[in-house]
Amino acid sequence: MTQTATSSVLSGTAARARDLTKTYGRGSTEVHALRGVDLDLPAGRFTAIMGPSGSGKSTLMHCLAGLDTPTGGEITVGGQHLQTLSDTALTRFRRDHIGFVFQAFNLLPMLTARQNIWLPLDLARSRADDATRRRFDDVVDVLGIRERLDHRPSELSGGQQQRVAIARALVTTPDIVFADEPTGNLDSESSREVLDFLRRSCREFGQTVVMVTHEIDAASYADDVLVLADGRIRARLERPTPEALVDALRGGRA
Ligand SMILES: Nc1ncnc2c1ncn2[C@@H]1O[C@H](COP(=O)(O)OP(=O)(O)OP(=O)(O)O)[C@@H](O)[C@H]1O
Repeated sequence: MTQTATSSVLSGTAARARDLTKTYGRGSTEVHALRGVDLDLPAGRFTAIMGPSGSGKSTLMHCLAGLDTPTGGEITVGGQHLQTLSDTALTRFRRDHIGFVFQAFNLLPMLTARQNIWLPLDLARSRADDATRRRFDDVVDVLGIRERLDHRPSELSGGQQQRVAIARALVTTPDIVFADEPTGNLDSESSREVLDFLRRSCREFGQTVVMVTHEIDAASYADDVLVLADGRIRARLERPTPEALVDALRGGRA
């Protein structure tokens, strides 16, 4: 399998946040969703973000992905400071450097699996050069969807649809892939498959993946787990046991 050496892999850090704050509303309706988050997401690793409802997981992911603007602090993705980009430049940056996998798959129903996977390349008007075709083939083979490429999403199982969505996120060799509850709509067997593919995409492509999840089983596939509480990082755990995760989620570890 081809090991893709992106600039981010060489530099060691795919995304970085410094003193990140996000406040919604004003005065009596003010909500401090993020209260000074510092983090470095190492390139080529699978990181899970966990924490109670309302702890700031989605806000953190949306800020890191350039989908939401922080109130304060700094975010760097693939060496680029996001705050220095205009709206148009940020849109282009997201398209070229960031991949997304959502709970609801978000595939276009009229397009085949193949067309859905090619879509970001078509949007970027990338030439279908040899490297791109090789990447497409590698991603399709790792995800085991070659037999399903000419089917539309409605003709695929939930797990297969999510594998197509992951292939679409990986095909542009993004600096980082953000997955928001990617197994939320899947049965347990499809969930295991999807999590295994996310993990393999880190190992086999040197891809960086960040996943928000509520599920301890899902987080156990990750290399690193960040636990958020009340807008702050409460714990960072490397390949935690389920018991250590439960403990950290209960607030047992600082
Ligand atoms: N657009 C918004 N306007 C006002 N408050 C918001 C907005 N988005 C999020 N919040 C608040 O910010 C805090 C953090 O929300 P966030 O969605 O990031 O948490 P979460 O950990 O992802 O929660 P969940 O697990 O329930 O999805 C919550 O108190 C939430 O109510």
